[in-house]
Amino acid sequence: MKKFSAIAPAKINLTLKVAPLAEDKNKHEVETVMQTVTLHDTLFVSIPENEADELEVVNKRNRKINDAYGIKESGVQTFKEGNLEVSIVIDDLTGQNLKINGEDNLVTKAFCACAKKANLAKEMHIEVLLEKNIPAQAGLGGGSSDAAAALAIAKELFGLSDDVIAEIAAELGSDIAFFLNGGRAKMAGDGSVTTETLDSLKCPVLLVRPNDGVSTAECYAKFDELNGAINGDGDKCAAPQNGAINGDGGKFAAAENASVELQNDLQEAAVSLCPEIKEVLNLLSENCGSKNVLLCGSGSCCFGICESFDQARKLASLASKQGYWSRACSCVNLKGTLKN
Ligand SMILES: C[C@@](CO)(OP(=O)(O)O)[C@H](O)COP(=O)(O)OP(=O)(O)OC[C@H]1O[C@@H](n2ccc(N)nc2=O)[C@H](O)[C@@H]1O
Ligand SMILES: Nc1ncnc2c1ncn2[C@@H]1O[C@H](COP(=O)(O)OP(=O)(O)O)[C@@H](O)[C@H]1O
Repeated sequence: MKKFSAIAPAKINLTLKVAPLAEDKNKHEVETVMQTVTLHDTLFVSIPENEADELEVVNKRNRKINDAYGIKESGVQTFKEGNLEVSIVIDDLTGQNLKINGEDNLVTKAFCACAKKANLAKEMHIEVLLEKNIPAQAGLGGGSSDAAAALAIAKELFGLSDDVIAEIAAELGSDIAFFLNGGRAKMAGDGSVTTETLDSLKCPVLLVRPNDGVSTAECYAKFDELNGAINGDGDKCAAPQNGAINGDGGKFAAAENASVELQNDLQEAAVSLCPEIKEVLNLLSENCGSKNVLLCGSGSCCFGICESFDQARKLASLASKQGYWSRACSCVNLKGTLKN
């Protein structure tokens, strides 16, 4: 039996500047600096090579699910495209009880796209266990990162080149390309074009997510609604800044990180869709300073840059007591990558 596992880190957007939607496009042009953090999902992949292998993976999967949920039913989703059959089960440790149809899971899509590109000639069955620590609809890029981790495995499995993997990443979603290299990078176009690779930050970060999520597509649509009148002249990436909470584009200056400007043009739209975000931003601002606090991507999770990991841990515990999902983590140079 062949076995692989891969790490899929979450990201924050240190800056996210969004241009008005061009008439002939369905995605917005953005300019964003993304940074990976230590919070991550893990992908476990087994490829049975005979009947005994098949039995072993099914038993292992059921044991894992029984342990996690105390139930017998495995919740496995199976999808077949061409010669590739993907069985996937999600072990959701975020408390969201995430349910995604097998064929809609970006992990399945990534494997199927790679098998197609590789012209897979023989039937193959792969078993995937996706351990989720990154909450969905949070702006932390969990789905995209899972896809990049799947691409790292598929590259080995199907012997594909970096160029082909990059092409598939851009087709599957705007954020996936970033996770192929991770760390800190400036991205442009619809978010899938790397324009500059920067040194990774290393500072402690507190993540706090309101109970409701925000859909990325809805957030961009709300952005258009809010900015249509104000910014109708089609200025490139010149949308209004972060609204009342972080209006001047915050700054933090941890010694080793130099000075990084925080800005998110989607913040106002996300707050309008999910007003609880404002409460979370206020909670973070009170403790980290308003200039060190921002919405993650299209939300609804928010982050605060902390002075120490100890401070981040204490604040995470405070936010959890108030009923929010919360994690202390750190910025780190990590990508969607195979584990040994
Ligand atoms: C906002 C950002 C910031 O990094 O990420 P998240 O906060 O969702 O993680 C990205 O722009 C999201 O990227 P990603 O989540 O990959 O989006 P996609 O799957 O490609 O697109 C989902 C939908 O969002 C809208 N969309 C996405 C990207 C973009 N540049 N302009 C858009 O208008 C489109 O309606 C699209 O159909
Ligand atoms: N492996 C996956 N993990 C999480 N969401 C996924 C996955 N595959 C597909 N999706 C879909 O993609 C959407 C966006 O992914 P998500 O992780 O919520 O990213 P973000 O919060 O950064 O927008 C989810 O709401 C879900 O419907």
